[in-house]
Amino acid sequence: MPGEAFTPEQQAASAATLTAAVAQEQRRLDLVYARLDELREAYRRRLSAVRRTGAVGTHQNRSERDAFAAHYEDTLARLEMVENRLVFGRLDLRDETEPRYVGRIGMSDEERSQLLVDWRAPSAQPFYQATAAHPAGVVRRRHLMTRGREVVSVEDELLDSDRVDEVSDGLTGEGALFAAMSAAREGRMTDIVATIQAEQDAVIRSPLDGVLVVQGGPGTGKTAVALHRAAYLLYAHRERLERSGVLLVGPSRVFLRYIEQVLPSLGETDVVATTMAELLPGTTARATEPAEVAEVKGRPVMAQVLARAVRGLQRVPDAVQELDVEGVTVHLRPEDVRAAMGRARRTGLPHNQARETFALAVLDDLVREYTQARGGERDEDDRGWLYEDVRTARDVRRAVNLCWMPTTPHGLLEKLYARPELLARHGRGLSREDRALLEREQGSQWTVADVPLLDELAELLGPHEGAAAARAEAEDRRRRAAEVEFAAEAISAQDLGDGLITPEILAERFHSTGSRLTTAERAAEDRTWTYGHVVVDEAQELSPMAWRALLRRCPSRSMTVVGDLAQRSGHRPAAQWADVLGTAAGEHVREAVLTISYRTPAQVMDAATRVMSRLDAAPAYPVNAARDLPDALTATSVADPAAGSADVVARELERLDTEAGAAAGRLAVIVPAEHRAAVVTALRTHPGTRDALRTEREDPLSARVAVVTPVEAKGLEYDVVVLLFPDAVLAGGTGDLYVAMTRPTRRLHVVHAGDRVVDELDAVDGEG
Ligand SMILES: Nc1ncnc2c1ncn2[C@@H]1O[C@H](COP(=O)(O)OP(=O)(O)OP(=O)(O)O)[C@@H](O)[C@H]1O
Repeated sequence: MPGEAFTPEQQAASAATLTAAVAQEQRRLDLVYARLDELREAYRRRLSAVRRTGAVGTHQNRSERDAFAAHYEDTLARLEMVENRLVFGRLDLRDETEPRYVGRIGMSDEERSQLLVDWRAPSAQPFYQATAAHPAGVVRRRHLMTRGREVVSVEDELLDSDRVDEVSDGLTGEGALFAAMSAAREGRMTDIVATIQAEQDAVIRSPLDGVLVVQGGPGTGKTAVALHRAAYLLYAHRERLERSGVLLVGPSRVFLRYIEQVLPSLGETDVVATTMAELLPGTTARATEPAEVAEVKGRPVMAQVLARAVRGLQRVPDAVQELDVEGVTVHLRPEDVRAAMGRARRTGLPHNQARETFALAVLDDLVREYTQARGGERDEDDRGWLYEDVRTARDVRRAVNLCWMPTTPHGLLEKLYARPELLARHGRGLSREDRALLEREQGSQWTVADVPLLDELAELLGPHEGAAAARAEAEDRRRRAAEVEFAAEAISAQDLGDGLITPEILAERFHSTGSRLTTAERAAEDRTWTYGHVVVDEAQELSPMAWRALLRRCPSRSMTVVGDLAQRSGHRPAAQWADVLGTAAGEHVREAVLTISYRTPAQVMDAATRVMSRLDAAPAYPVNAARDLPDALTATSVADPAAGSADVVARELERLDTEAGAAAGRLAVIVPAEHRAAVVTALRTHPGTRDALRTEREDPLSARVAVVTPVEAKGLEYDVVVLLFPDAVLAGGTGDLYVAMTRPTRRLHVVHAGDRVVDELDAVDGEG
């Protein structure tokens, strides 16, 4: 251990010391909460004062007022959200007389002396990083355990250099950490701010730039670390990130709901959370498809196929075409079309936008011929009329469209899938079998793997309205620059220099008056928005095409990418991250590894690792479990696991009642999709399980018992997991089995009918 934690015996012996320490910390807590209440009250007053000014004054006055109201509302919301475990740490430092308190946010009293240091501030770092070997000036680190506004206990570590020999580096704040790890799960992730471990802290505070890949086995805190890192980066680079926004990409909507409370509890609400299925505003990808189809769609070669398909919309006619304009025949010549095409392509604009250049060039030629036929032009007005005659002629419009067809990403991709001859024409690099896999009827629902392809096409095609939209955008940019200038004046006029708001942020607020949109909301609605930072969870699942779509949203390549190669779904083994990252790979990538699982008990973790090794899929990055729990792994053999699972689940629920308290904790039945319905029926009819299952349909996170597939279980965790049909799970790939086995915090119970995987488990036999 890095410091000296009180053992239970020592604690009993020094009960008086502990009581005194608790009382002392309670006084500090009272002070901090009193200040919190004061600040809340002050912001409430400011807010109502601003609101009282009513809808009077000029437009600018009103939008200014709304902007201040928005700022006060946000600050107030932040102050409301930090109520729980506001203070959790104290550092006594060799060179400072006053102790330093660490908490969720920074706070000063009225005289501006510091009451609480934000956990993200550099001066809080020793709380997470100091060890006996490297104490960083810390004499004592204290963890405060609180309930509501009450100090329940304290836990001290003495980082005294004289005792370095007695201790080794390892976990910090063990009491608090073990309490957090052993707590019954409530179906929602909580923050770990009070117990972040040193290897996690190093990742959280790693610099903003470049792609940081965080490899970590199951339960090593990758998701937790990714979220705390987002909060840290927003704190350390607020200026840059508040305007550009942070994008968080998770594996599913359920997962995003599972983690949704973490960032607000850290005082951050402006992160855009999405899934690959929802990445493209206005498109919802709901359909599922076989893994081999998704695999083809994800290949890098698809980028070339799509580029060729777009180019295929630009066609030179084989022969001269005769077009009728008001009874006059004009001629569209292949060489003129070719020249106009060259000019349009040289603009470098996307297809739909470059069409304007193409059309103008073609029209020029046609108008010239038409003018001659009509005996020349008399004046400027006349020229205008002649031009309009040509431009609006039906024949001309149709011919221009046939040469350079404007289209939408959805329209083009649908056509490619539905018309085999089109795919064959553009599909170099895809085999006949690959192309057959892509075939499907027009009007089918979109799948997740379609999204990056639609996004790629959106990039190649550009908006359908053409140059008008681009012009409006440029105009918008100019207006915003003027607003920033005005906001800077407003800030100095109102003495708002508390560092929480910048002219840019205020200007954004002015701008969005009426429907007040935050950066996050606007970013989420805009496909072309580029984020200041992108966080990707379960990153091992993304295809090369998906990486292209994400990089487009983050050209600065400032990304945090967390995942586990061993948990990769399907039959796509990847030995290293460079194989997974696609276009995101490169020199700017740096890798960090997390090595300790805070979720899965040792016995289960070891069994999962053993099974993987015997299947020739040994995890490249081994994991040590932080906890060793007795009886964490059981296997029960039954004739029909679907029907037999209900008895096992009922028994496990009873046991959980005694361990965690009546109806506390969560249990998941993890089952391959093909057996799901049978299992749900069995659980619905069993008296010991049906109540716990009741809410499962509406909300798998809130139900005490959830029935999920291995893929749905990804990223989630439960107190107890009942795993059914392990051999069938394995058929989906070793990654799925590894994921399924490593979800529990307390116990894994495998129910099977003599499955081979069980031979490798070394599990205690349950009564069948
Ligand atoms: N330092 C910590 N203190 C307390 N709890 C922690 C700590 N680190 C991680 N945990 C807990 O461990 C569990 C697993 O964390 P998390 O889900 O982030 O892991 P993961 O690496 O993303 O797992 P997986 O890859 O299996 O989905 C969570 O309950 C999390 O709160």
